[in-house]
Amino acid sequence: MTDRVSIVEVGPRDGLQNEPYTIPTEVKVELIDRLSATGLPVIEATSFVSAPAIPQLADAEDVYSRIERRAGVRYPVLVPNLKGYERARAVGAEEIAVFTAASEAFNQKNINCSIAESMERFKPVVERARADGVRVRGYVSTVLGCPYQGEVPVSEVVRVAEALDQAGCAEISLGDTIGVGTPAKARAVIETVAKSIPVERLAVHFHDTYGQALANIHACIEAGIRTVDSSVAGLGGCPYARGATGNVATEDVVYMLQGLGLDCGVDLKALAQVGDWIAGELGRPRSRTGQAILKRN
Ligand SMILES: CC(C)(COP(=O)([O-])OP(=O)([O-])OC[C@H]1O[C@@H](n2cnc3c(N)ncnc32)[C@H](O)[C@@H]1OP(=O)([O-])[O-])[C@@H](O)C(=O)NCCC(=O)NCCSC(=O)C[C@@](C)(O)CC(=O)[O-]
Repeated sequence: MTDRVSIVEVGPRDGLQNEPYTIPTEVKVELIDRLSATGLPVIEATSFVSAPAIPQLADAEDVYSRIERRAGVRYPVLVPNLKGYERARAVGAEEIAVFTAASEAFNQKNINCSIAESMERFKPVVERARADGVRVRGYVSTVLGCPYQGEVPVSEVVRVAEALDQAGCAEISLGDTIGVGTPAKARAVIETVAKSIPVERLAVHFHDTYGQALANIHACIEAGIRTVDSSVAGLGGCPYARGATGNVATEDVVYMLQGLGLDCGVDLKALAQVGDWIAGELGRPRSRTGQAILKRN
């Protein structure tokens, strides 16, 4: 098992999509450019979804066209359907993510269709992407609980993850959308899904509603996970998951990984400065690690 962990920075997309006031495009572009200078290998830049559904990311074309593409950094974007795929490709996106959930109720609210319908919608998107040489990640939301239906059976998580895998997704990110998971459950889900999809192709995506995200990530790393989603300054919250707080903060994840001797290639001090800046811009709290690093320095 490799000693390297890949962080997928989702701050500019998941972190911003639910902010209540319209963030200027130049702030979004500056956020991505500052993040790419910290050593982060993957930065999810924006979403090509419907503007009434997610008004905050209605400037996706503008953001994507204006970012500085740093060599060695990947900039995936979220795409819900063929229309989103075409919009993303028109501005040069080379990597996409499709998204569905392990809970029917959440999927209906989020993308206005059933899980089965979402799979039908994604099939042509993934086919086109593969033909175009575009890498596709698949997200499964609500793997540890749903804001509408509560418990989500692990068998459903496996079924949806396998469907995304069979459709041709290169990587599957398992999301605790409302941050209700605890370490033993998180690890059990990974171990169960990993029976049919190699753990090297799985990622974890934790929100920190109950303060469990780092512990969950640690448990999943012990189960072999080496790709972790996180958001600078812990930005985030899902528009369709009331009360869910932000994603786990990237600064906290990097600090923990360094303590575990796992390399992620990120300059923590530089990242803390980005976190401090964007938290100030949005009037949001700093991450714990970010504050500590900046005080120490
Ligand atoms: C999926 C749809 C489009 C279905 O929305 P719909 O209303 O069912 O779709 P539709 O095909 O009937 O289209 C309705 C209108 O939207 C337009 N439209 C349709 N598609 C697009 C597009 N791509 N870009 C721009 N416009 C679009 C379409 O052209 C039409 O416009 P009209 O004819 O009425 O003027 C909508 O519900 C949607 O965009 N939802 C986005 C939801 C979202 O982004 N949620 C947050 C991301 S998921 C998440 O955060 C979880 C995750 C990934 O982080 C992991 C975790 O934490 O668990």
